[in-house]
Amino acid sequence: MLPLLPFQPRLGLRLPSAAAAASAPPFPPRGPTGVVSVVVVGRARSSVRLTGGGGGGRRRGSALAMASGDARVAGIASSIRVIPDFPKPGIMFQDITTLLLDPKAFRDTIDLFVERYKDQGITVVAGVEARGFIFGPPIALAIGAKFVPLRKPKKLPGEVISEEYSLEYGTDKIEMHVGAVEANDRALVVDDLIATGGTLCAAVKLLERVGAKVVECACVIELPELKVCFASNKLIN
Ligand SMILES: O=P(O)(O)OC[C@H]1O[C@H](OP(=O)(O)OP(=O)(O)O)[C@H](O)[C@@H]1O
Ligand SMILES: Nc1ncnc2[nH]cnc12
Repeated sequence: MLPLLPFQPRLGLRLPSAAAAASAPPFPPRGPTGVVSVVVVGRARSSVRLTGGGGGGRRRGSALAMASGDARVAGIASSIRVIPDFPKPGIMFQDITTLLLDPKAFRDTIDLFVERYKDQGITVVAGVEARGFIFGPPIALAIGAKFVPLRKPKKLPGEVISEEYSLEYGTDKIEMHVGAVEANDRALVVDDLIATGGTLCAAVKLLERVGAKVVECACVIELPELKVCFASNKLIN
């Protein structure tokens, strides 16, 4: 096991209080029409806002905490290492490779998502490169959905559609194969972490451009110091 740094608790997964567990959002989530909910393991911040929907008005929602009262969350949280100043000074990097070294934590993470999504009629799990490729495929297999990789530019050999987005530490683009997702698909977007939300916005846009219904975005970690908003799937800060 890689050594864990001494300044835990970590930023990403925050452990639930009994009060937080009691006030956890209902399942399944009911967001305003047009809003794509983001679910994170553990406790989500109230300051995370999802806005959008039809009618032109801005409607507020919240990021949803999944399994905030579940005993497995503590083990998952403690398996994630934080590396300061990576890849740039000032970034507290949430390193999920240590979670992967812990088979129980890894299995518990997958199980929590599978328990949430197994009866949601999801036909495609779209994983965001690179770390969505770790969590997405086992979820897809377990719920009987196809897996579609959303890749960094110039990696996919077939015809693609692409979306640009901003990151906490730069800009990037993701691409998806034309034909991999169809208009009648019900999609789940999977990634390890939501920071600014730019990556998830781009993923949702790609899927909606081909007519898929995005049921939800699922992440393991939410960075508490960054605010996230979707307005008709457009990031606003
Ligand atoms: O919410 P956001 O601000 O968009 O940031 C979150 C994204 O950043 C990280 O990926 P990164 O772009 O570092 O790519 P990598 O997984 O290939 O290293 C992370 O895995 C998410 O995909
Ligand atoms: N702080 C962070 N740790 C890991 N991945 C990230 N992606 C964006 N910000 C990140």
